[in-house]
Amino acid sequence: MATEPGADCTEFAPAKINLTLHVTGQRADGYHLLDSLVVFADVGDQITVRAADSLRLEISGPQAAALPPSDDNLVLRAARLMGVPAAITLEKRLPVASGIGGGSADAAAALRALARLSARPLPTEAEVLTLGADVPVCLKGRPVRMQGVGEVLTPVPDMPKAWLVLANPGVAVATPAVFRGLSRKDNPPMPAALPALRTAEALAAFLHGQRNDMEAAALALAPPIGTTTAALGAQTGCLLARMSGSGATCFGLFADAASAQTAARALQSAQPGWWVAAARLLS
Ligand SMILES: C[C@](O)(CO)[C@H](O)COP(=O)(O)OP(=O)(O)OC[C@H]1O[C@@H](n2ccc(N)nc2=O)[C@H](O)[C@@H]1O
Ligand SMILES: Nc1ncnc2c1ncn2[C@@H]1O[C@H](COP(=O)(O)OP(=O)(O)OP(=O)(O)O)[C@@H](O)[C@H]1O
Repeated sequence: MATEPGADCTEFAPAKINLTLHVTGQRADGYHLLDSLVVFADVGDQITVRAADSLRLEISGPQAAALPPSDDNLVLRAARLMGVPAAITLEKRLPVASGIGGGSADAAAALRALARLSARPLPTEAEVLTLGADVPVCLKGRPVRMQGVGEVLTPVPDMPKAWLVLANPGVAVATPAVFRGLSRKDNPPMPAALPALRTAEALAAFLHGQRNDMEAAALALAPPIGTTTAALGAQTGCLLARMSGSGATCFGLFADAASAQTAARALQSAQPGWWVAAARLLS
């Protein structure tokens, strides 16, 4: 049943983190084949939709200035795919073009909210993929092994309790430029079967043997990424520091909330210009 007339539907758009990102090949159309362990954090944007005669988008929140409302905003593209006119509010908290899927997470949250508002089904997987390679995984919103160009999704149900510190040094990185800068596109995938990852320490041990194959190319375009991973890795309790997606946001993995929060505070006071957030990994 559709939501009552006049009622708002709100959906959280969690940050997407690529704990690993292996680039294993390239298709004839130029898109890259990936093998990535993707998780979500309890920090993110928020989408609110309300029935209206025409489609409109208002953007507020601490990162709104970086995203002027334009017709090709992924939220509007998602709404056009659903075919539901609505007044949409995007509370933008995640830095834009930063490797944590903000736009993709917003698109997925908009699809969920508009499906609830209108009681219409979600678009097909193939249609969702037209919004962006990261939108299908963001629609899942739970730990997933992502393969293909982003459309082959296998749930990873046994993720441990863990916390993340996300840090962005304030440089926007364009995903296509990083793909273009890759020195190799035929890197090995993750093991066919992932090991049991019952604790944050076991997860870190596994991750240490894996990679983000986009990190070197992103670092060449945005050298502050190196400062960011080094600063995260130097924090007490940080089990692993790595870049997410095509950058420039990096994450530190922590076994408990207190160490993650202490690390985030220390990092933010050392680097007041950075965007820093402590977050729980959503399992
Ligand atoms: C790097 C990742 O963030 C990892 O999760 C994603 O693969 C990127 O996902 P996304 O930002 O939703 O990507 P899209 O908006 O579909 O594509 C942006 C650009 O990235 C390149 N691209 C993207 C995904 C992919 N598997 N191979 C690619 O080569 C393409 O040049 C494309 O023009
Ligand atoms: N709602 C949105 N939020 C953020 N960016 C958007 C949005 N809609 C469109 N964009 C555009 O998409 C581009 C990528 O932004 P986004 O924040 O999704 O990047 P990202 O975090 O690097 O994504 P990914 O990790 O999926 O590669 C930006 O250049 C921005 O102009």
